Amino acid sequence: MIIGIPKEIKNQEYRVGLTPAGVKELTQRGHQVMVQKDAGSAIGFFDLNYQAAGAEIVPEAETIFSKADMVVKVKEPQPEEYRRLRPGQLLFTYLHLAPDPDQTEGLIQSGCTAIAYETVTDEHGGLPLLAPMSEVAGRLSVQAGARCLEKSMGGRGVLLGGVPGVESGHVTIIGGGVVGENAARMALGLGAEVTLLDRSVARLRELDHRYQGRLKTLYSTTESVLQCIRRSDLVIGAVLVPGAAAPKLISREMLKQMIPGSVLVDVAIDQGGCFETSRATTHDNPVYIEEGIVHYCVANMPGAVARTSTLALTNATMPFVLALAEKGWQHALKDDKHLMNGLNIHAGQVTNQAVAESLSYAYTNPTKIVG
Ligand SMILES: NC(=O)C1=CN([C@@H]2O[C@H](COP(=O)(O)OP(=O)(O)OC[C@H]3O[C@@H](n4cnc5c(N)ncnc54)[C@H](O)[C@@H]3O)[C@@H](O)[C@H]2O)C=CC1
Ligand SMILES: CC(=O)C(=O)O
Ligand SMILES: [Mg+2]
Repeated sequence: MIIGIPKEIKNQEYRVGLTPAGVKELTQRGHQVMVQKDAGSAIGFFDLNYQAAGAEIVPEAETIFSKADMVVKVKEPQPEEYRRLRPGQLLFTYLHLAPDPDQTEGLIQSGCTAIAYETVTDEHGGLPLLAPMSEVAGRLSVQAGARCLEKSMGGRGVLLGGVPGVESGHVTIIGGGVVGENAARMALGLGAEVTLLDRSVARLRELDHRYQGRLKTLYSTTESVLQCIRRSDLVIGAVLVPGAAAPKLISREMLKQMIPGSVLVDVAIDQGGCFETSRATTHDNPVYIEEGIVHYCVANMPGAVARTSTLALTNATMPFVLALAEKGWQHALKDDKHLMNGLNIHAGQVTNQAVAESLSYAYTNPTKIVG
């Protein structure tokens, strides 16, 4: 199989779909790998490292999209990328289609087969290809939020850890999955007062046990969210309903009751955001202010620490890349129902139920395609 790795083109996105070590795994098995020039050089994976692993370096993305049987990326394809995809070609990357009708229509029109990292599942009910980036984004969310609380960023000038004789900052985390727990670890480590809300009592029980009373847990309702955000310096949005657009948990009216200069970090922005006033921002211009509240809504947060993120992401994706290359996508999906859950689009059909429902497309069950 010919596997193509284009250079990412989203704003400030320095991650890359495969490391040189990953390329070697493929070339050793007889596959051909094409890597776009400088795809990984910003994070120390140089063209000569890819060449030493057996890859061919090509100057133009166009060549990769026209020749590769499988394109492996990190971020969802941008318009100039999805216009280049074609029937019979496999795309393996993050897609986040539910809040993105243009990209969804672009992929449908392309006729390609698209497997989304974020909807691949595992036997424990987790999302193994989202988890590593959620770990990164959860940890970063506290760093980003702490910075936004500084006066120069529009924040109210609060140090999350406080100092002796001065109260610590209050942090509220909505959603206690991978992002939420990693955010909680960092915020507790800084010495903040941390409250975490979730709708799953089982999950709250697990976190309560793990953090031995250091983390306050609350069942998430509109009322409990409101009580918490009224006294918070930093609120982190970390909810997920897999595949679907994020539920809006803080309305503009609720926002008006927050302390001016406090901060919202909406990590769930890649699924449309969980605050009514959220809109996606970039690493170049990450912050804006609405109703006196600083909003940080970067949709590709892990891109900020692209070397760590690439290593973590490819550790998780590599077994699936190998299965797809070795067996072909149809057999690989037939053999692994969790990988089958990743199939979002095939030959113009929407094969993920939550995406189809969110965007009002007919849903085709992937088992009908794979058999
Ligand atoms: N902006 C970025 O760069 C990144 C964003 N993300 C996003 O972060 C979000 C969270 O991801 P994970 O933590 O991996 O998901 P997860 O599935 O591990 O956790 C989500 C949690 O949200 C809870 N939840 C769902 N509805 C809720 C509600 N109404 N109130 C309170 N809790 C609710 C669930 O019970 C679950 O515990 C996703 O949208 C993901 O795509 C992840 C990585 C990077
Ligand atoms: C999960 C995701 O969207 C990211 O890592 O950029
Ligand atoms: Mg998008």
